This record gives sequence, structure tokens and C-alpha cells, in this order.
Amino acid sequence: MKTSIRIGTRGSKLALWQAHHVADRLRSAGLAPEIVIITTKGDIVLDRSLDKIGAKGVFTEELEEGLRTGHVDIAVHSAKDVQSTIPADLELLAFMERERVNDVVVSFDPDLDLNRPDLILGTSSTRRKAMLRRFLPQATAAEARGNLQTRLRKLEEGQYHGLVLAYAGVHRMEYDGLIRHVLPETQYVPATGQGSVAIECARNLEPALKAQLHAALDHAPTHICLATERAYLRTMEGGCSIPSFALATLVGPDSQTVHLHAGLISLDGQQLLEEVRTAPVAESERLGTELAESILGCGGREILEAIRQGRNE
Ligand SMILES: NCc1[nH]cc(CCC(=O)O)c1CC(=O)O
Repeated sequence: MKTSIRIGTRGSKLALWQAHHVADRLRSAGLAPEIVIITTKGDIVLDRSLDKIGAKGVFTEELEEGLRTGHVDIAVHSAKDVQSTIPADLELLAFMERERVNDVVVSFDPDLDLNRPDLILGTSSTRRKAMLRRFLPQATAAEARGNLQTRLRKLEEGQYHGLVLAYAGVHRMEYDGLIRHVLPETQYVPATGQGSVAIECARNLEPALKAQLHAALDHAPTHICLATERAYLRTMEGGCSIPSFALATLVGPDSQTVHLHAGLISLDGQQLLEEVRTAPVAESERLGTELAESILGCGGREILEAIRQGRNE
């Protein structure tokens, strides 16, 4: 069996951190990893917000093409950026152990007060914008696209008082010193997959190699949680640009119960639909699907329809 593994990744600093994290694990498992940088549409189109370029797969398509042609053996993604349904000839082989899931506010102002009346917070996520409108109605949510470094430069230039970002990315880039507030995950529920790294491969990759990669990279509890959240997202039919959220955790004496907190918020923050349900681990995907069906049936469909109509104007 071959031991050299070509790892496909985007070229951003965060993506490269993740690819190196994978490479380290593979080396420990006796494999010889090599990192191959592949540029995606999401890296090139920086002047429009994600919901306008059609967020579906903007960070993944070119990587997936590399898996098909055999140019790379595996592709590394932030799990949050992976579409809810992936092409039939590809599979998600592993989810790596999840980081703290929270959103955080970073700022150069050590005393940043989230309740100041003129607060401007930068974010590019529809979920975060909607949540800010609801939970911090006095604040202005301003568009902040680009990679972490670009956003921090805009922050430094004074375009915002703070940025709302995933703890995971901030921590991986070693900007922990700028974290002023950790937003509670029970209120600012994170996006599906936030904080985990996903490994994708072609279905027809050599089975023994797949097994070895899975053993080296997969974290079983994270995998269960992500499968639950992804089943939720798939049923929500939205991709990453709709303001849905889902956080699964394992609870109970033997971590044999999945606890799912998920929902949908209207863009103006006025309507928040959320539910908490639990199920045995063996029924985790059904839990995700059923919770999504419940949200859709209790007004979620109308929220999604309103968002779609707004976008098409
Ligand atoms: N959509 C961009 C993106 N994709 C993954 C992360 C951070 C790492 C993670 O959530 O795993 C980020 C930046 C952010 O949301 O602040």
C-alpha cells in the first residue's frame, strides 16, 4: 500500500494550519504527507458577500475536482464550509476532534462594551448578522469578508469596533489575545460543523488506505455530532448562507445520547425558531432530520421563502 498522501487544501493561513494539523497526524501514523495548495472561487471573489455569490461549495468545488482526478488523495476543509450534500462519488472520511464551538468578539479595545449604543461589529455570516440584530439590537452589523488577516486589517483601520468570528479560527491563528467576549453557545448557537476539520476523499480510494486515514484522523464523538448537525442542515436545504444553526453534543453517563439544539432565525432577527431534542446515538441522523422538519413546519419554510425572495430581487 502506498504511504505518500497528497493533501489538498486552500491556500489561506487558516486552511494551511488545518492541512498541517492533518499532516502532523498522518506522520505520527507512519504516512508521508505532502500539502498541495488549490485555489477556490471563495478565495478569489472577495468583494461580494457570500450570500450573493451563491455560497454552495465556493470553498470546496476545485478541491473536489482534485479528488476526482487523483491530483490529491484527501481534501481538508473547515467542516462548516462543506455543503450539506456532497457529490455521490465522494465521501466525508473523517471529522477531527472539535475545538471550542463558540463565536467570539475580537477587538483591539480591551474594554470593548457590547452594550455601547454606537457599536459596529464586522461579520460576513447571515446567521451572526441576524443574531446580532436580535440580541444586540442597538449594534450595527457591518459586512466583513475576506480571510482572517484581511478582516483584522479592516478592524485595525477602525472600520468596526470588533469582529464576530469563530473561536476555532481565531485560536488556530493565535489571535486569542484579541478575544474580548466569548458569546454563549446556548444563545449564539454556532453554525453546523463549526470548530471541526473535515476530511473528504473519493469513494474509490483504496479501502485499506481509507481505513488507515480514518483511524489516524477521525474523532468518533465529533463524527456523531457532526453527522447529526449535517442531517439537520441537509433537511433545511440551505447551504451555509442561510441563518440556520445547529449544535449537537453527547450527554449522559456513557455519552450515548445526542443532544441537539438547532433552529433558524429571520434575517432581521425578529423571528427565532429553535428547539432542543435528544435521541440515542444510534438515531442521531434521524434526530437531525426530524428537528429540521419540525422547524420547517412551525414557520421555518416561510422564513426561508422570505429570504429566497429577498435575494432574487
Ligand atoms: N466561513 C468561514 C470560516 N470557516 C471556518 C471558520 C473558522 C473555523 C471553524 O469554524 O472551524 C471560518 C471563519 C469564521 O467563521 O470566523
